[in-house]
Amino acid sequence: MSLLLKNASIITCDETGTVIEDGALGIRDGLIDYLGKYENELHKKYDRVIELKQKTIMPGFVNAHNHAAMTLLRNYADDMKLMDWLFNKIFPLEDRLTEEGAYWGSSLAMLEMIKGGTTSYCDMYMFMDKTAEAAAQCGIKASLGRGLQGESGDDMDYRISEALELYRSFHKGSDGRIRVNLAPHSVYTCSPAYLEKVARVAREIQASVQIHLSETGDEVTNCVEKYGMSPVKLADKAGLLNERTIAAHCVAVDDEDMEILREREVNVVHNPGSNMKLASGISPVKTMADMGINIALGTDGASSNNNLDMLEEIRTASYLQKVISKDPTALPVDQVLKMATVNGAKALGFENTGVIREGMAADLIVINTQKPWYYPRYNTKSAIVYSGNSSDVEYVIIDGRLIMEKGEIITMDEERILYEVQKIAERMSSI
Ligand SMILES: N[C@@H](CCSC[C@H]1O[C@@H](n2cnc3c(=O)[nH]cnc32)[C@H](O)[C@@H]1O)C(=O)O
Ligand SMILES: [Zn+2]
Repeated sequence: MSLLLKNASIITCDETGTVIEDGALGIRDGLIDYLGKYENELHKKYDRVIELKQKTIMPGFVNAHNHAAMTLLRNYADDMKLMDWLFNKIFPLEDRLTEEGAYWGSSLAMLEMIKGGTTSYCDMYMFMDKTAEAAAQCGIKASLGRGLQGESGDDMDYRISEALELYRSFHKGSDGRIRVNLAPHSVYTCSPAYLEKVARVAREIQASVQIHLSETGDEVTNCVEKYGMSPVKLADKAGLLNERTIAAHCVAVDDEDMEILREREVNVVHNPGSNMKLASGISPVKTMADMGINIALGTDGASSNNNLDMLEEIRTASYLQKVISKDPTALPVDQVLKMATVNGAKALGFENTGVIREGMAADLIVINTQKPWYYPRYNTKSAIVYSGNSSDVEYVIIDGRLIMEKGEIITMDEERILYEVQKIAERMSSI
C-alpha cells in the first residue's frame, strides 16, 4: 500500500537539521519515496492520503538501551542505590520471572514505547525469544540480546548457548526488523575470561555487543581494586570494544577511558533518567560528543526510570548537560534530537532509519503540535524538545506500516496487555 501524508511540518533530523513547512511525505513499499512541498495532483499517485492539518512529522525515536520486560518491576523498588536495588530487590524478583511474564512485560514496554513515538529499540534481558515474539507481532524494530553473566572462560555456558540459539532463530527476521546482539551484562557480573569468550563469539558471528559500562563510581573503584584497571580498559583488554559495541551509561569515565571509547568507535548510550533516579551521576556526554563519540539515548528499564518516554529523556539529557557544564549552549535542540534518532540507529546498526530522507525506511511519527504548549510556532523543533509531550504522538509508522493511527494502537490489544501484566505482577510479588 502507498500512503501520502500532507500538510505537515517535517523535521528530518538530517545533517543540516532541515525542517520542511507545509510539507508532504510519500511512502511506498515501506520506504519514503517523496519528500517536499505538496505538488498538484500528487495525491493521485497514492492509495491513501492523510491530511495532517499542520501537525508535525519526525523520525521515530530510537531507544538504545532498555530491558523491556522490566516493566513488570516498575515501581516495585524505588529510592535505592544501584547495587542494593539490583542485588537485593531486582535479581531475586527476576528469579521468579517466567516466559509468560517476559512476553507480557515486553508487550507492555512495546505498547508504551510505540505510544510515546519509539520505533526502534535495544534490549538486554532473559526469555528473549518471548520478547522477539512480541516485537514481531507489534511491528517495532528491535536489537535483542540475551543478558550474559558468568565466570568461566572455558566451556559454553547455557546463557551463551541461548544467545546463539536466539541469533539463529531471529537475527534479521521479521523482514529485517529484528536483529540479535550479544549482551554481557557488566564487568562486575562477568569475569575477564568470560568477557573474552563473549568477544570471541561476537567476532565469529560479527554480532553487535552491548554492555553496562562504568555506570557508577563504585563500579570503577571495585574494578580497579580487583583487576587494577577501569571497566573501560578491562572491556577493551577483553576485545569487546569496537564500532559495533554499545556501551550503556559511561557515567564514571576519565580522560583515558573516553580516549579509548573514541579510538575504538564505541557507541555510548546515555540514560539520564535512570542515572538520576539511581543517583549514579552525570555522564560527561557533551565532552564525549565533542570528541566525536557517537552518543545515543536510552531509557534503561522501567524499574529504574520509571517510564520509557524518549521525549522526557531528550529534555533531561539537554538540561543535565547545561547544568553540569554551567553552559546553556550545551546539547542544543538539533544535537539532542539526533541523539534520540539517527545516532541511536547507528548504534543499533539499523542503517536505513533515524532520518527522514527519500529512500530511507518509513519509520516515523506524527506529533499533534496543534496544542497550546506548541504555540506560538517560532521553532517547531524547540517546541517539541522543550515544551512537547509524548502523549501528543498520534501516528506511528514503521517500515511504512501504520502501527498507531489517531492514538489507537492497531497491532496490539491494549486492554488485554494491561490485564495480563497486572495478573502476572500480583502473582510474582505474592510468592
Ligand atoms: N541476570 C540475568 C542476565 C542479565 S539480563 C540484564 C540484567 O540487567 C539488569 N539491569 C537493569 N537495569 C540495570 C542497570 O541500570 N544497571 C545494571 N543492571 C541493570 C536487569 O535487572 C537484568 O537482570 C540472568 O540471570 O540470566
Ligand atoms: Zn540497563
